[in-house]
Amino acid sequence: MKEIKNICCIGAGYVGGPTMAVIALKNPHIKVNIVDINKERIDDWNDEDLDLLPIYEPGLAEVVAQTRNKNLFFSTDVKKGIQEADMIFISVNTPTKTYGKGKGQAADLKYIELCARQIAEVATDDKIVVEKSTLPVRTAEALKSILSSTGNGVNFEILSNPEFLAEGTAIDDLMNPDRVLIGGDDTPTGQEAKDLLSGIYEAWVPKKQVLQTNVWSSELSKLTANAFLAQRISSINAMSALCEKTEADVDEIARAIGMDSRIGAKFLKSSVGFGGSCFQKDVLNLVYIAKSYGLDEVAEYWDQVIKLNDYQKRRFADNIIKNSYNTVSGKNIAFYGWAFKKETNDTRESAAIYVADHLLDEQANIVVYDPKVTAERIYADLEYLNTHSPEEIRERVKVVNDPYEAITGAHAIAVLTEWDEFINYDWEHIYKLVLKPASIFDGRNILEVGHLKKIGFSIKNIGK
Ligand SMILES: NC(=O)c1ccc[n+]([C@@H]2O[C@H](COP(=O)([O-])OP(=O)(O)OC[C@H]3O[C@@H](n4cnc5c(N)ncnc54)[C@H](O)[C@@H]3O)[C@@H](O)[C@H]2O)c1
Ligand SMILES: O=c1ccn([C@@H]2O[C@H](COP(=O)(O)OP(=O)(O)O[C@H]3O[C@H](CO)[C@@H](O)[C@H](O)[C@H]3O)[C@@H](O)[C@H]2O)c(=O)[nH]1
Repeated sequence: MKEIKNICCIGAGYVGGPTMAVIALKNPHIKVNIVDINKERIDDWNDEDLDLLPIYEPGLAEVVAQTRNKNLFFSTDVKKGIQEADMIFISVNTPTKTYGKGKGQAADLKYIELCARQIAEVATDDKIVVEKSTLPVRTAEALKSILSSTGNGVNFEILSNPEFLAEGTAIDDLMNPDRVLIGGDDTPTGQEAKDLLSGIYEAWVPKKQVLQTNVWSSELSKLTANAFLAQRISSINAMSALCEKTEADVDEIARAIGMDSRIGAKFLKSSVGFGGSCFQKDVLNLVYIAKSYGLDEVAEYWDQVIKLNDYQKRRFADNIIKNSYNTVSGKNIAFYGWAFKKETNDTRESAAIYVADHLLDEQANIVVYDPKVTAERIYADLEYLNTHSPEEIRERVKVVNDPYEAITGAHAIAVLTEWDEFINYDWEHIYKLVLKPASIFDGRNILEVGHLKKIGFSIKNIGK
């Protein structure tokens, strides 16, 4: 069996960066080149100041410090990266299509196709091409067709190796994965490619956790995993609405059902709604795929997961309005948190964006504090929706770097992200700075209700 000495990863994003950094750390004999067309991102990855890496992930800077410019390199030279590599990971973005057929549902595969074309154009010797991006089932077929049409005698073996890391815990998830999934052909060369990739992971992952399947199962397992995870959140969020009508407590319900080992305790935290770059995109993609095979009932089933999530975000904003004497016009609503979850600076599809948009429709003023998200990012997120003019957004939305400044003169405080620091703020001091009656809307159920009520706050939770 040939040995893998050089890996190229196309795409230096939230997946490519951390994943390759860990592969490089655990395989010091392999040279890992991460390439990207985004020069600014590559410059940031190469920045001497590790605080300026383009992605914030606990533990990431330490891994990069140990590997960068030893056996891990970041570059914009995509061609060279491809040429030198024995194995090429494609880890580019696969967002929801915003145009044409499948708009709003299907995954946009133009970046994947571009990568395949570039590999086909540049490669002069046999390569193993690994799908790391999350892709619709049967994408490997399209990749194969592009790669094998070069006629230059180069053989490409295509593997699917979806990534299951969650942001905020990426390094821990990569170091201790529940499983690594590798899909490929059952031909002798397919098996050899699967074993070579398994070998890279087995440098630190126990062999029994490295699972090999056929390529279609691997591609579809990734969409299935995200659909099941998103469905759990929508299920508990559906119950949260019912709890609010019946005096049942959604956290108590989660604890009660989570102790049933068939259900399990994880991923049952009711919230303002799930965000992130993956759940919505991947469930919508699943809906589109099911529809395209004529499986309308299957498509409708999964579509409800998204509909319920939209309902939950809207319900949270509506609750703020309803409990503010039915109007937030001209009122100051302080947002604690903008990221889609704690321990990340990623805001893609964050519930905060949609809650803010709904409150802007009602002419609220919003003051945002998030420990990791920049003002630039927050304005860009709102402008991307195209529902309010950039001028109106800048007039109505203020972003501050101090949590106490955010709430000074606020009519209400809304917790949108579960950052730990929010719990330990000086809430007695905050009480003095906000307008009365002092209202908190905790979209993450993290604050200590008893303590806050004693201070004088009125607090509205999810599902209580
Ligand atoms: N973010 C996550 O937590 C996560 C987890 C598991 C899987 N995924 C999947 O992994 C894939 C990548 O996600 P991400 O969050 O890392 O995306 P990202 O947007 O952070 O990074 C993708 C990078 O690919 C680069 N790129 C695009 N086309 C290119 C090309 N032709 N040549 C070179 N570079 C190119 C972009 O410039 C960008 O820097 C997606 O399919 C996503 O669904 C993401
Ligand atoms: O009980 C829960 C768990 C999560 N969330 C929310 O759900 C969203 C997604 O959270 P999480 O799954 O932890 O983060 P992601 O980084 O989006 O990771 C998901 O998406 C990735 C991209 O595909 C997959 O690799 C991961 O396995 C999958 O967990 C966030 O807004 C969370 O706040 C809840 O509301 N309640």
